[in-house]
Amino acid sequence: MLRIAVPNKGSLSGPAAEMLHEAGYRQRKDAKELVLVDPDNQVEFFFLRPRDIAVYVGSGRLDVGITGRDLLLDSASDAEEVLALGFAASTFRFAKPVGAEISSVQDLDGLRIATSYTGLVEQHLAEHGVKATVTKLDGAVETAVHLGVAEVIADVVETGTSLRNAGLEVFGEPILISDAVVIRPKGAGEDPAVEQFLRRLQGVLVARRYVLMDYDIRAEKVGAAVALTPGLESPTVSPLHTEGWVAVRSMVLRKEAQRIMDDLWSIGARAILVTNIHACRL
Ligand SMILES: Nc1ncnc2c1ncn2[C@@H]1O[C@H](COP(=O)(O)OP(=O)(O)OP(=O)(O)O)[C@@H](O)[C@H]1O
Ligand SMILES: O=P(O)(O)OC[C@H]1O[C@H](OP(=O)(O)OP(=O)(O)O)[C@H](O)[C@@H]1O
Ligand SMILES: [Mg+2]
Repeated sequence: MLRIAVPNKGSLSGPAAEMLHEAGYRQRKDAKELVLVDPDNQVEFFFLRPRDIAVYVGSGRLDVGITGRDLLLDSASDAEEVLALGFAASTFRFAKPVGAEISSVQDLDGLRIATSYTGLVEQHLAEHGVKATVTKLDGAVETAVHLGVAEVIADVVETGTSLRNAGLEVFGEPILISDAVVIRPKGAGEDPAVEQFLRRLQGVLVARRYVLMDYDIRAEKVGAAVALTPGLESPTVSPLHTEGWVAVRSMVLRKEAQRIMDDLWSIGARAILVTNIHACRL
């Protein structure tokens, strides 16, 4: 049975559960459940703290896990990213009091930095040859500057609201751009059960990104129309009962669907329909 680590709390847990559900897996009914067996799909889910997931997977005790790229790299465990999942997106950045004269990592020499991600920060400082004091805090690190524990912080930034509310602003380049990822033990060999799990998640990613577009168009315009909707490989073109017209079916990016419909309409396409893809394997 495939053993999968899933975040039990925090920003990753809700979207991870939703994605697994869309991929056809059983999900827990009670947020206090720590282990869940899904016999139909031959998998066992372990609900763990997001920060611990890379440790379990890196040790090889669990086959795969869902965590954040930042948490994976911070842990320095023997696990590696195999698939990005496109949710829980964030950046990991330095921040200073608004207006303070610190503008790059080089300016951090001799300063104190508060963070929950000491691994990421120490590695970044080492890469830039900067010597600073890194203090580990569990959370609410924005307050550390106000209370005089540190001159700057390094933290997850999503909307930037927490920083603004604390009178802080980012500086320098992002230390890391992160999103939710699937991880495996480093160097783990081929495993058909893992491949199937990844294919299911990839199916969800595609179903979220793309829609199916159908439309009718006069045959002489079909070249121009399929140039607008080339699909992933090639669109399906079928004859209509009315002579001189064809029906076209193609996958298009969801975020481009409205623009493509406008463009198709203007070259004469009619009966343009967009449908969600419920599931797929490409
Ligand atoms: N607004 C956000 N705040 C914190 N983490 C976020 C945010 N958006 C995305 N993430 C990602 O979620 C992961 C952190 O999840 P984690 O559960 O450890 O913290 P959390 O969501 O802040 O929960 P809590 O602090 O309440 O335990 C990281 O990969 C981080 O990049
Ligand atoms: O840019 P934003 O949208 O404001 O999101 C980022 C903030 O959210 C998280 O804090 P959280 O609320 O999880 O509290 P914590 O620091 O105690 O973990 C994170 O640590 C940042 O503080
Ligand atoms: Mg948090």
